[in-house]
Amino acid sequence: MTKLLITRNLPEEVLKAAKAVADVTVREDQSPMSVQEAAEMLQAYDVILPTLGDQFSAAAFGVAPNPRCKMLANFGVGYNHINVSAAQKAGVSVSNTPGAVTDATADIAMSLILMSCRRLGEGERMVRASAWDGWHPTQLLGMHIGGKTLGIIGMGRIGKAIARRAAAGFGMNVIFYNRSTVDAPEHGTQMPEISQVLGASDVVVLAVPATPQTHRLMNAERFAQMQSHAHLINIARGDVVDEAALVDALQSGQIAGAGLDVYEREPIVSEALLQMENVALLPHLGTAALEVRVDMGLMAVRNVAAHINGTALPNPVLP
Ligand SMILES: NC(=O)C1=CN([C@@H]2O[C@H](COP(=O)(O)OP(=O)(O)OC[C@H]3O[C@@H](n4cnc5c(N)ncnc54)[C@H](O)[C@@H]3O)[C@@H](O)[C@H]2O)C=CC1
Ligand SMILES: O=C(O)C(=O)CO
Repeated sequence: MTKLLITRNLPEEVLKAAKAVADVTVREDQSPMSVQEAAEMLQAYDVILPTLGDQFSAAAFGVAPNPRCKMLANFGVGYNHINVSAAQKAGVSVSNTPGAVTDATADIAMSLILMSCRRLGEGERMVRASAWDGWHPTQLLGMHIGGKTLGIIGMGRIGKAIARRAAAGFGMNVIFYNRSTVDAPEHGTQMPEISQVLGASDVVVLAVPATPQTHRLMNAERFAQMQSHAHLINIARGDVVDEAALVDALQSGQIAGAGLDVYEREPIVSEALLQMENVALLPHLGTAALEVRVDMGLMAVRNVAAHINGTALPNPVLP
């Protein structure tokens, strides 16, 4: 029977489905796999079901150039922790879980928009500190999002789901920047330059994948293009933002606030961000709902089953 390693514990329903198709080992450690461990596991298992942070880098495939493992069925849509070209060269196919994550992640983007613009974290901290002296008309005044301009960087599945919520649900005007032309978008107007989106938006949301092209896409120069009352929201990946430049932009008042679900060095969050009242910080909660994690897991298992049966992968990732 195919030996399958699942690198982090998953909901029971997913483990049951996996055990129906393979001989399953669940790794007990909750931390991401190092390059060394990834290389060792590539030699020990036929299929691996990894997740974010597991270091299937070029170096891991360098240590294991002709691995026993022939498939990585990633749990998650983002696969920036896997070097897909190196995997392909080593004869390892890769799949991911697009779609299963979309709505939940867009919901967290909207939550962060509201948390940042309406100062929800500050308010909650005030109540918990027993520092609230009662309602008054000028207390904790934030920015109303209705009628404001939302700029989305990366108009893919999640970007479109955010646009739908923001436009249809909250009455925001949506503009966006995307690498390729988006034909007939349901909501929003595509701008040819990212600077046009940054300059015109009251709120900017990052929804691009982490790639060499998007690495530190938000740098000091780009923060300088944003309006001083604007907020930056990142639900993509931490390395899409130069975190030091973000701290500078917040401290100097170049932008008004930020809402972050992802960080450059997860789970480490910079001390400067932790100290700032105008930053909403979530621990990578984008898909953290039981139904969503079950859908993601079952999708990954369907890819494993297809690999075992020798049929086309439903969700292949290509270099
Ligand atoms: N916070 C969380 O828990 C989650 C984060 N994510 C992140 O969100 C990312 C996006 O997911 P999806 O929307 O499903 O992906 P997608 O592939 O549907 O959308 C990405 C969009 O970004 C565009 N894009 C790519 N490179 C670009 C560039 N250099 N400049 C401008 N646009 C560019 C693509 O054309 C595409 O339209 C994932 O790769 C993942 O890293 C995904 C799920 C949960
Ligand atoms: O699917 C992804 O890429 C994630 O970040 C999981 O939350």
